[in-house]
Amino acid sequence: MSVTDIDSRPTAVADQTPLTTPAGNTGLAVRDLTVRFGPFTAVDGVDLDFAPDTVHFLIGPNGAGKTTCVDAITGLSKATGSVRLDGQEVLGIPVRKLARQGIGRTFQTATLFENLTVLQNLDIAAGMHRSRWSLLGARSRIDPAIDEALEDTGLGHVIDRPAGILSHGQKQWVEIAMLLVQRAKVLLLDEPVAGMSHDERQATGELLHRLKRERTVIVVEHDMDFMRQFASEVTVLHQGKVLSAGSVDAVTSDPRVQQVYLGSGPDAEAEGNQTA
Ligand SMILES: Nc1ncnc2c1ncn2[C@@H]1O[C@H](COP(=O)(O)OP(=O)(O)OP(=O)(O)O)[C@@H](O)[C@H]1O
Repeated sequence: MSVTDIDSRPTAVADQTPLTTPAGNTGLAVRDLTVRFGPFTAVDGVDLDFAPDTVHFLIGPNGAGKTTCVDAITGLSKATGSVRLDGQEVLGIPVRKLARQGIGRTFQTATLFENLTVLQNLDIAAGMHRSRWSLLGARSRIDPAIDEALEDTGLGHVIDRPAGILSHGQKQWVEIAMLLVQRAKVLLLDEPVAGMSHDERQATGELLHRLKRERTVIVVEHDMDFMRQFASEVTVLHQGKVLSAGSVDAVTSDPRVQQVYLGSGPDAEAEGNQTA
């Protein structure tokens, strides 16, 4: 599948009832983000605007700097520049504090406690927002935030199952549910549908569109079909820089994007079709 192939595909995302959403989200503004690994500049002066109420896809060939951008925004890679959440600078603040500010992410490989049940995993995520005293106290009922997240992600029927026996798709949904439990305003999802079945991908795309109401949803993805069907905005990274940004149609018809994915230049020869 190439970028041009996906142009002909239908964009059909049924709007559904909005989920409960955190208030006061005006989005994430990234300016001059730069990440260096020794002499190598992996992310080179990147500006990105992630608005609420969008599912924003970050695409690009292998090594373009997508994951490094997300790592920098979420405090896992040292970076310079600026990342503002609702106008407040958050670049460089510790990862745990960042989660409390409302920025949450998932990884390409699920990071669940596989021996614990879904409910226990969500309870641990919810604990991030509880005081030490309340964590020590016995709780007789499920945290309402967990109830909401289970309902949103449709995982209510597997709460007592160990996370390790869930399908790949269900594990990704538990990861997303953990972010919801933490009241994340910005969700950064790294290749959420890799390895999913067709039905799981559809369900995930529809979930992202339900979540986007007043949240900012950012998806790093290689799956162009999925991007075409579910992206509201797209940014293409290439060699650590923004190559193109805009709607799916604008980006997929951009000759520079075509060249990187398909074209005749030396870069394209090396990198073309990697997102197929
Ligand atoms: N810790 C590191 N040390 C040195 N170089 C790194 C490190 N992490 C990433 N890189 C390099 O930075 C560049 C960007 O990598 P990154 O993983 O962000 O790309 P990507 O667009 O996410 O690629 P992919 O789609 O293959 O995951 C690559 O050249 C990679 O080799």
